[in-house]
Amino acid sequence: MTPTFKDSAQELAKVLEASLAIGPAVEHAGEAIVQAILAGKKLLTCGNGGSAADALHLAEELVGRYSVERRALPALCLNADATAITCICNDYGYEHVFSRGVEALGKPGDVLVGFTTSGNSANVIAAFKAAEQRGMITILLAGKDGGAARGTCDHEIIVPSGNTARIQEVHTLVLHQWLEAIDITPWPETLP
Ligand SMILES: O=C(CO)[C@@H](O)[C@H](O)[C@H](O)[C@H](O)COP(=O)(O)O
Ligand SMILES: [Zn+2]
Repeated sequence: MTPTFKDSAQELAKVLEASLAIGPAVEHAGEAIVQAILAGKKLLTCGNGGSAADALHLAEELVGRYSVERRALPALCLNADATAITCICNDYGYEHVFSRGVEALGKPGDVLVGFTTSGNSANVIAAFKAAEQRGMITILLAGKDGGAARGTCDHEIIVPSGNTARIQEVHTLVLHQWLEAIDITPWPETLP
């Protein structure tokens, strides 16, 4: 039977309650993002499907804004460019779609945030591997049991739910929480 809005909202409330346990991991990863950008590094993001939208959302609110006036911050979403995506998939295969972008743009100390609710998207895992090889900081946003990506990143935030939609909804809360920390940071006029 199709769940009602109330069913879904109540399920989300339960997942949010259980997600209080991942609060320290969320804050720790947010601090790593702030410190990396203060040090002149940038953020790369990626994901598939709804998680591609989350990856766009996070990068957009760094380059654009979240809730207060502050300087523009360096972030790029690897699933944003249809021309690069179609070229890489056509010529190398979908598994390489994000790792190729990491190879092109990633520098030591940059941060890669990968969204994969299952933790099993091969292209996100390949991007983490490429990022690790470049000395980047890796942050996994997952759910379920963390999948194959579990244990492979510097920071991992695994939402305690088996429901893809609820996991994505909590991922949105996580990225907004990072933006709260980013917005209160006293950013210098010039970054290194
Ligand atoms: O948005 C949704 C479901 O809410 C879907 O588009 C979902 O993101 C896609 O099936 C993705 O391919 C799932 O990938 P992942 O989260 O397991 O990495
Ligand atoms: Zn969706």
